[in-house]
Amino acid sequence: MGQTIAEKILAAHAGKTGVVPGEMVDVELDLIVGNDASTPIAVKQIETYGLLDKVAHPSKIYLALSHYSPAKDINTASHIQLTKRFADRYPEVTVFPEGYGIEHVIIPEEGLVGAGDLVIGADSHTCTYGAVGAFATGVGSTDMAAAMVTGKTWMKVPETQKFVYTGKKRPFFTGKDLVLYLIRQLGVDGVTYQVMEHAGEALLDFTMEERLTIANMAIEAGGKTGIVSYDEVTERYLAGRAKRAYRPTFADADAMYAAVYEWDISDLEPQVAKPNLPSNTVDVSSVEGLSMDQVYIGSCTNGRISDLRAAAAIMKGRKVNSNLRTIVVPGSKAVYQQALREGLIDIFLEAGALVGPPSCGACFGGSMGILAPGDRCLSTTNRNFTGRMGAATAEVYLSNPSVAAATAVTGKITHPAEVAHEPVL
Ligand SMILES: CC(C)[C@H](C(=O)O)[C@@H](O)C(=O)O
Ligand code: SF4
Repeated sequence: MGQTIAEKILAAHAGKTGVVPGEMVDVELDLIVGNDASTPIAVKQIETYGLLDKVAHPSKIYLALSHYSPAKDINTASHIQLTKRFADRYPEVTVFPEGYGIEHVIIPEEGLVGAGDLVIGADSHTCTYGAVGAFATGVGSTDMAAAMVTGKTWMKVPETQKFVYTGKKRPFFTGKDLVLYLIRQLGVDGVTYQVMEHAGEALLDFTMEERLTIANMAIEAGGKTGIVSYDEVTERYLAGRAKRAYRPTFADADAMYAAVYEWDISDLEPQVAKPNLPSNTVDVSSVEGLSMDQVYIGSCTNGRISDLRAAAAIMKGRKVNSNLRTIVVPGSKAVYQQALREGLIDIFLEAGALVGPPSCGACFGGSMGILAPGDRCLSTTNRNFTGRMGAATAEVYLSNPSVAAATAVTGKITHPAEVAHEPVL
């Protein structure tokens, strides 16, 4: 029987020729990822079992100090301290220090993950690496602890749903809009414990950075992971960047899927998710004119250089509306430096935006950009759950960076075409 991409990757890491959905497998891991929010819990678990000196493959472990960075209080500072103290025991563990950025931006950017890899991370957006053809999934801190000690994990082989895209995207329709549209159709539980396999010729128009955004939000539909089929865009991205050998993995023509959908994207406009779920998504035109108190541009969803370019193209030569605050946070130090070289940071500062250090920033209220009761924020992040960015009565809307920048300029949700100097995407 034919195999999906996910099944082939799991089989290869279980030392088998094939696996079937529902089967339990023990798998060897290529990378184990953690951050300053999740690693302390894993470390405490390892300590409880007296295994602090028994970490199996420290060179496979990558820890980012991104969520609480810089720390906002004693509790978050202690999380960072504990993560660092653990890493100090193992020089082979890679630590991305405070200010270096978010793991899901850094790891692909530095070529640390490639096609065919199997990755777990104690962070739900570990699925981001599916964009380069890896099977990558978020786990709890306890699973991370066990994997750190054994180098392995176990998993029930998930079913796969396939999404085939056709048509040509319109200006300002990005990977973010595609995935928001998908979640709008499927609901937040539409692919629970299943893999999203993305394919189709329309995807050739989506850059790797857009694909990282698409894969990043698989979890927002309940997905175990989201994998983009390997093609020339993947090849161009990985060639010359990958730090380890990678294994392009393709679905068989007779692979079995739980469902196959075909979506024509030609007529779709930018999407906005209204509070308090990513599935509460509508066309931008139906929420235009709604006033905001904050615009946030950043995160592992849309904090990459192309996102900052898209925002800067709209904010260039303009001022942000004085009724709101606009916060821009590059997803990594490399993104920050590139944005500086291209003059983007100057554009944001001249416009009156606040530029923060590479980190998760305001995304989940871990260090800054906290919302007051009743505040409304348009954010380029991936979740708009109740209370995520601050007060439980605050409202978070999700969009792509062009919509966010247009909104920053006018103070109200705005279609970027209305204020654009020229289309950028
Ligand atoms: C705190 C962390 C473990 C969490 C996650 O698992 O995703 C965070 O990154 C988020 O986006 O909510
Ligand atoms: S940027 Fe947001 S979604 Fe991404 S890892 Fe950080 S907190 Fe989670």
